Amino acid sequence: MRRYDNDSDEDDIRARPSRKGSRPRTRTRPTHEDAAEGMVLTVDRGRYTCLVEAGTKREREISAMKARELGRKGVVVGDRVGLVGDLSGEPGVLARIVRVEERASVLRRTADDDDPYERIVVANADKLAIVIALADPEPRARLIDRCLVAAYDAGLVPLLVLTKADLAAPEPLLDIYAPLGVEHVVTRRDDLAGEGAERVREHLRGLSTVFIGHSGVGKTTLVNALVPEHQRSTGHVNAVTGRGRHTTVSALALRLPPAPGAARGAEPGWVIDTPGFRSFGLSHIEPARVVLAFPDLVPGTEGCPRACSHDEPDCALDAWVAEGHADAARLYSLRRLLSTKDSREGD
Ligand SMILES: Nc1nc2c(ncn2[C@@H]2O[C@H](COP(=O)(O)OP(=O)(O)OP(=O)(O)O)[C@@H](O)[C@H]2O)c(=O)[nH]1
Ligand SMILES: [Zn+2]
Repeated sequence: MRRYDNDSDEDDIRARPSRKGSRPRTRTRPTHEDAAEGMVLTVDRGRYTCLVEAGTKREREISAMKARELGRKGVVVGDRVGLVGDLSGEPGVLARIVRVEERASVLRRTADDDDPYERIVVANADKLAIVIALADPEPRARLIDRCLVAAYDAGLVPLLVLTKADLAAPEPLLDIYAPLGVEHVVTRRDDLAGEGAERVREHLRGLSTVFIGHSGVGKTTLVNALVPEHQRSTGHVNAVTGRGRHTTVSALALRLPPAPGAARGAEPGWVIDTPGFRSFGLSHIEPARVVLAFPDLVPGTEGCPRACSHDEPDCALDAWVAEGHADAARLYSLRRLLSTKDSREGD
């Protein structure tokens, strides 16, 4: 399985952060105040495709490289960047990225649980769409749990997209996730050509959503239905790289078509496809961040020992639940999620 391939530069890799260092860092620079704003749509071997003047008549994609002054700082899909140089987007022309704006969120993955390195995969996403087939391949709850933990840790809202509803019913799976209150949508291929796609888009409007899913779950079928071909990148960037878009293994941001009846200029939302990126190593996950997705349990952690794993004898959450402040099923779900950190992928 191709789990290590990723188009990130070396400098997207950094050592596991200390507790303090794990929050998004400010990357604003005072220089280049005249730089144009752009958003990184995809990365291909050091060439960044950026959208500039978004939402205007002059909106266009341009190709850029990282300015030397950025040093080893990583630039990833979803980053808001400052661009200087030739911004025409003409074939053969390269602009320069001189600045990376502070990130509202970062989705990281480690290559594996015991790999000390992590990479930022996507910046500034709002949501994580976890694409799961109801059958063929069979859904695996541990895998879903891993993705949920990664979403909660990154501060992204998880969305379960359950595909292939023509093959199996969603209820048994949904029952497992009911205590978590996870947003979900059920799809089937035949329906995606019609109203099905719009039902999924309703969960994505105005947001930036990262799609992940294992091979064969129907992610490509889904993304193609959500983003019609004419919404996709045009070919001029490839004139610079000399390579087709399909060779890219970096994440790729695709804009949704406008919502029916939407106001002009309203942001329709972004689908961020992640080829070759199937699951998460969880070595960088912090229980304290995951608990934030359980606001009903957060006050109960006040009596916890420092750096509580929330799954140890001194954890104050048992008493909190026993006193009736929260539902035991919620604590059970939290602990199930946190325990995926210690399990191997695919359990
Ligand atoms: N029965 C059924 N089959 C589906 C559905 N959606 C997709 N498929 C089929 O499942 C297979 C895998 O779909 P893809 O869209 O290629 O899946 P993927 O997740 O992109 O897989 P990779 O291309 O390996 O990454 C294809 O044969 C699809 O036609 C569905 O709703 N029902
Ligand atoms: Zn605790």
